[in-house]
Amino acid sequence: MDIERMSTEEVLEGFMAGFARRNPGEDDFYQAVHELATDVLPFMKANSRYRRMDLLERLTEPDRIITFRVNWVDDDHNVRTNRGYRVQHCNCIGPYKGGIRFHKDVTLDTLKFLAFEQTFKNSLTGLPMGGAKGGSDFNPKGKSDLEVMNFCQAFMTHLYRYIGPHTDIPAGDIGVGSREVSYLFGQFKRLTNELTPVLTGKDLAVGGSLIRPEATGYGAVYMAENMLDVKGERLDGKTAIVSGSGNVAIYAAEKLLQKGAKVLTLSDSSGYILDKQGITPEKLEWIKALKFERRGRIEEYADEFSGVEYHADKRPWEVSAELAFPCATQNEIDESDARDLVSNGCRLVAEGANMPTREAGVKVFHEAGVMFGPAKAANAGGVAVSGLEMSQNSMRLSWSREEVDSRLQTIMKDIHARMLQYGRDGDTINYQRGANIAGYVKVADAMIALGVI
Ligand SMILES: NC(=O)C1=CN([C@@H]2O[C@H](COP(=O)(O)OP(=O)(O)OC[C@H]3O[C@@H](n4cnc5c(N)ncnc54)[C@H](O)[C@@H]3O)[C@@H](O)[C@H]2O)C=CC1
Ligand SMILES: O=C(O)CCC(=O)C(=O)O
Repeated sequence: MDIERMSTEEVLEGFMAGFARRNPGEDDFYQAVHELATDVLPFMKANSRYRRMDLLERLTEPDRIITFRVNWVDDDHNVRTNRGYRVQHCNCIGPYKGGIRFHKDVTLDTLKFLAFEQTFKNSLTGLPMGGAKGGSDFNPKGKSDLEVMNFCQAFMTHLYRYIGPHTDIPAGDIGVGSREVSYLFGQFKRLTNELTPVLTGKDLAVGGSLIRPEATGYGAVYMAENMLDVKGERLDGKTAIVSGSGNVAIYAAEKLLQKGAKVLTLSDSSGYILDKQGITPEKLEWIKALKFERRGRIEEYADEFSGVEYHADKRPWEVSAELAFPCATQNEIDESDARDLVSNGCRLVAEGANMPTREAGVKVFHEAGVMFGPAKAANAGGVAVSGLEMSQNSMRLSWSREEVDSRLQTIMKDIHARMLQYGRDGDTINYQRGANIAGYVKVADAMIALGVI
């Protein structure tokens, strides 16, 4: 890649063509790499230090990919077969770290994009964590507690060989909360005879951290607060739409309510609810029981509370609001959703999910002057508190809620400052460029220091 002599567009095109040849059909991984390379290549062109040692090529090739067959027995005594994965992307700034996703649509493409994103997100936190992601096409929907436990035990029976407190520390993601993390942890203990803190997001009873369940959602709201602060604005009194109704969405909604914003929507893969009066803290407690205990559908909220609309097979982006928090899954905002949001008065988007906005949608936000907080920064609060859980486990101490929350707020503020360092251009701020370059620089510096390995 003759980056000095060629135009940035030519370099990007050539680089992505080579990438596509090596990773055929991996559209999500392509999207994540294209988004980062678009911002990082001009920076590399201007800074000779970061043009060396094939850095970008190396960073788009995971260190290691582990795949394995997972067999388990369901409640009707049928033997079931799933595929398990761990993508260990980069451990230059710390041991591999990143969640595990159980969802029927999980493929290697999904996990390669997530592991790639995780490396730069973890770099942004300022904590010593490399990037990884794992998971399975196991569908937890409708499974009994015993089936989930059987599956987690079978999955860990393969994975335990490749992880360790100084090697790779998995956590939760879609379909994997503290119940699943704790079952995985239990099986690790059984296999190794060690209560080594090899996972984060554990149940409090077995070494989890206070605020870890809340951290991703709370962190996204803290990031939005930092972004609004630059404009002299506050969350108080603003209207917000939130997608998803899992761990991230529920705690984003909770923090928004605590900050005086009005939350109008939540969703799941079947549709969204619109509560024009606003979701109250009491209603949110009902949703927590629905989602975390009864594991029901968000549609039931419209049956339970009066004046609520349920829109089947739709996403909430058609609703008018000043703030949007996509907290469900990748590519849930396309170009036309972004246009709807802009024309309905949305002024800030903070991504709680990983890569929820397609590149064309991000372009719409930037052109319309919408403050856009990209996932690798806005949702970094979760992994940051995972890092704090690791610190507490190592010290054999447990910090109070206040202590962990205050460290989380400081980390989100620092990430915001890192984005400004590389993303400010006069009066305009491109947070995505800021996050991509700041995340890249720290990893690239470590790679240069470590030599060609
Ligand atoms: N749990 C964590 O700490 C972190 C999670 N994330 C990301 O946040 C997002 C949500 O994760 P969690 O809340 O942890 O998972 P979860 O399993 O608790 O909730 C996922 C939510 O997304 C919805 N969903 C899943 N697939 C969907 C689809 N195809 N269309 C519409 N909705 C869909 C589900 O119905 C559910 O409401 C994911 O993108 C995840 O990678 C990012 C950082 C950390
Ligand atoms: O807490 C962690 O280690 C990982 C969280 C995660 O999977 C993510 O940030 O996407």
